[in-house]
Amino acid sequence: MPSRLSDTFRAYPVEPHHKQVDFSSVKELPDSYAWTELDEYPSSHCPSKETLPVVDLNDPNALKLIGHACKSWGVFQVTNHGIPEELLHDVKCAAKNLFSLPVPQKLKASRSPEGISGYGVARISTFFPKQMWSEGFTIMGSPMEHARQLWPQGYSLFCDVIEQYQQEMKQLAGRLMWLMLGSLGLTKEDIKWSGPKGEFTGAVAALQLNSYPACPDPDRAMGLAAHTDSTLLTILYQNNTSGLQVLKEGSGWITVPPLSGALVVNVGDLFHILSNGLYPSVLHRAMVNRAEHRLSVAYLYGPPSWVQVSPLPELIDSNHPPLYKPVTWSEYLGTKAKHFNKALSLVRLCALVNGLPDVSDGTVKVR
Ligand SMILES: C=C1C[C@]23C[C@@]1(O)CC[C@H]2[C@@]12CCC[C@@](C)(C(=O)O1)[C@H]2[C@@H]3C(=O)O
Ligand SMILES: O=C(O)CCC(=O)C(=O)O
Ligand SMILES: [Fe+2]
Repeated sequence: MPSRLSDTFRAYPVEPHHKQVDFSSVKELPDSYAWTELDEYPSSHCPSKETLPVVDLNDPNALKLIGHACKSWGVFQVTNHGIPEELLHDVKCAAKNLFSLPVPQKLKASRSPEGISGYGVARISTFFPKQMWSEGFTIMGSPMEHARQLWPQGYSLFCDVIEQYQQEMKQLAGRLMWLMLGSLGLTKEDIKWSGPKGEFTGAVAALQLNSYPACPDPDRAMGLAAHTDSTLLTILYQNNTSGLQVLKEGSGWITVPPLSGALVVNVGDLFHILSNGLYPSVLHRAMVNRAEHRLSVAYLYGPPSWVQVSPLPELIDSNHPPLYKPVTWSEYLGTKAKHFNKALSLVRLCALVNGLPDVSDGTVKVR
């Protein structure tokens, strides 16, 4: 098994089986973008019944509220998170500038089939028979190489904003990690790889800029198909535009209401493993709309490449056996690249439930 993320992507190349379209010139939804059976789980039209938790990070009860949100939703929004409004505005403008470039220019910075960074369709698109109404730009590490291809003369503004955003997000992600771990009763001593100051210095992250152009037939199109993130956690800026939906058991798809200045935090698959299944990784998707172009920026946060993520020993006892095998982020991404939504069940150990083997494969059907 490859040990670094770059080796994983080389081992599982993604060859998109279609040409990038110029969305602005499409007046009618092409059949290749028309999704059927979008309503396998109904969308909830009653926002008052199920409201996604919003946690003010200055609230003295934040830890408890986060614990509750992670357990019952696997996702929550945060306010008072400390990311300057101006930086959110700048990153939005940087993404807007990028996606407004002509298609041939964007293609100069294409993600190679074996690569992590660059312009292209979502990695998961190969698992679906229909195409998604979106384009993306992934950045791992420095954005310089690809930014130079996009703007040979003026790449430094883009790079400065992205680098500043990566720095701020890294700090916020570390803070959220401690809140989420703290809500499980865990402390700095329990997470060896968090480093001497508990700053998670070796953590690895990818930044994903997503663009969802206005769509002539939004009810039949899909922006980003249902998935869970392979991360510990993901911090999403959805720029005040609705489109993100999360699946809530018993309630169907729930739209995450855009809250000015708030950020969405998803529990990822690796945190689900760490918590021994206590915190579910949230199944989510992005819908598109007829009138507005939507942009989102996801910060996908994971452990250093050498770390084997496994259920934390503090959460294990004779009544709570470990549910997952140890796995590195790189190995997990490889499993996800091959098996997509079955990845979690493939690293799951067969547990004894009430003395009987648990035969459920734990997967959720996604389209
Ligand atoms: C580290 C990563 C997680 C991710 C694949 C990636 O290499 C960088 C892009 C990430 C992303 C963003 C959009 C949704 C997603 C499922 C995808 O196709 O690419 C996630 C991947 C993931 O979390 O598995
Ligand atoms: O655009 C969104 O709201 C969702 C994006 C997302 O899920 C991702 O980038 O992983
Ligand atoms: Fe996601």
